[in-house]
Amino acid sequence: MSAVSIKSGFDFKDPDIWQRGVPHDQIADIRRNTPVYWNEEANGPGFWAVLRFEDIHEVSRNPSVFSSATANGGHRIFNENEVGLTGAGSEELGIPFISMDPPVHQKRRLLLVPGLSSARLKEMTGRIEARARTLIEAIPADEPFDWVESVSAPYPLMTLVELLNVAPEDWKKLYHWTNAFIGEDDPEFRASPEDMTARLGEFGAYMSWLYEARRRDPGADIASALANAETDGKPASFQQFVADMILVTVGGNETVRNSISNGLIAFADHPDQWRAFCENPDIRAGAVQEIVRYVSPVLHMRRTATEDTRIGGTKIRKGDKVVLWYVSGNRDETVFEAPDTFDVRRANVRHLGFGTGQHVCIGQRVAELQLRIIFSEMARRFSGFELAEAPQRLRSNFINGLKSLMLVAKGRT
Ligand code: HEM
Repeated sequence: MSAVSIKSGFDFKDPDIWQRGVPHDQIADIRRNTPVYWNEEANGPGFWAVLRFEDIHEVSRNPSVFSSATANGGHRIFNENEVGLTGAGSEELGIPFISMDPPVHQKRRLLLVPGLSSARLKEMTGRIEARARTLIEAIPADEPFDWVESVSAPYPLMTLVELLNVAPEDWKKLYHWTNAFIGEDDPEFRASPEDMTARLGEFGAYMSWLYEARRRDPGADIASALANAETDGKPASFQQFVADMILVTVGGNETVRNSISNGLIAFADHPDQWRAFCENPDIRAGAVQEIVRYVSPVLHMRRTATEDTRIGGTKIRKGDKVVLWYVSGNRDETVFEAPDTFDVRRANVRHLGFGTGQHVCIGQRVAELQLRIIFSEMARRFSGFELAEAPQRLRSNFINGLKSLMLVAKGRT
């Protein structure tokens, strides 16, 4: 292995690092010195941490050399073919399309397109606005309040239940299940193997009901599209349905939730940027891109090399694990001017927060819509934010997450 040794000793996989808060300075230092960095693993073969914007882009657009397939390890930092899709070990799930390569990947991905089309989003916009307004109106001004519980968590899940056409109150169930699915390193979200088995069982029972219901009586929603699809002439199996539903329910809420929470911290830290956002409705679409760039709600995705190759100047061997750290690429100073500056007026922010290439986020438009609406609702009521307590951060190397965010929102006088 032409490995570069861990001179700094930094371990990208260590969830404690991320729980303390993203160490941007340290990452920038490593990116400048070893942009493709060999990361030893205590219980694994090690992986290449890809840190530069352009390298992440190149790897992502080349799925035949850099595979997402479960058979090669999948899209998570752990090996899905050894410990399962959620790392729980014992699950019997199918393979979600995020862990597939072309051509099957594209076929399953396309199933979601009608349910997330611009016509569909246009039709939903008024209801998303109404929900945003109700949630923001319920926040008391000028006193500490937990924004994760009251806004960041329910809001995207309420959109998701509409996209799935299930009962509005079911968002709470999805919240607990998806937290367990992404929370393998956080003792609060993944309390024990038994607890995880119970969560998977509850999710499985709910999905069994949904699968049967949508096969009997299909609609225009995403769950119907996944339950009734055929791939190569064969109907989707229940296992396939469950795996894709895990992907959609995790992808559709953990990400938007943490863009809102971390975006609020960015605005609390930069009152001038909040003023600019409030005073200039025409910059808000761009500001949303800047929030996702600055925050990087998904810290990384993984690929596996299918042949000997190179990334930049670094030799990569067939079978090597390659981890794309969006959180680093989004602060690459060779692409972004003053990358550590939060600037809601930044022009044409072409960032990696939604990934890029073959698997680029299919929920990007609905995510952007929701973020623009919720921050615009906040702008109507609040003149600024102050942190009331240190935020409680998720212990995860995957999601840049907050479990609680006590903020004081200053009411407009
Ligand atoms: C700010 C919000 C969001 C962020 C930061 C985000 C981030 C990402 C990233 C980085 C990927 C790329 C995966 C890869 O290359 O391996 C991805 C894929 C995906 N996202 Fe999102 N996402 C967001 C919102 C959403 C929403 C709202 C949905 C669904 C309603 C969604 C569903 C998906 C799905 C299904 C994929 C897999 C695409 C594929 O494999 O072809 N995401 N997302």
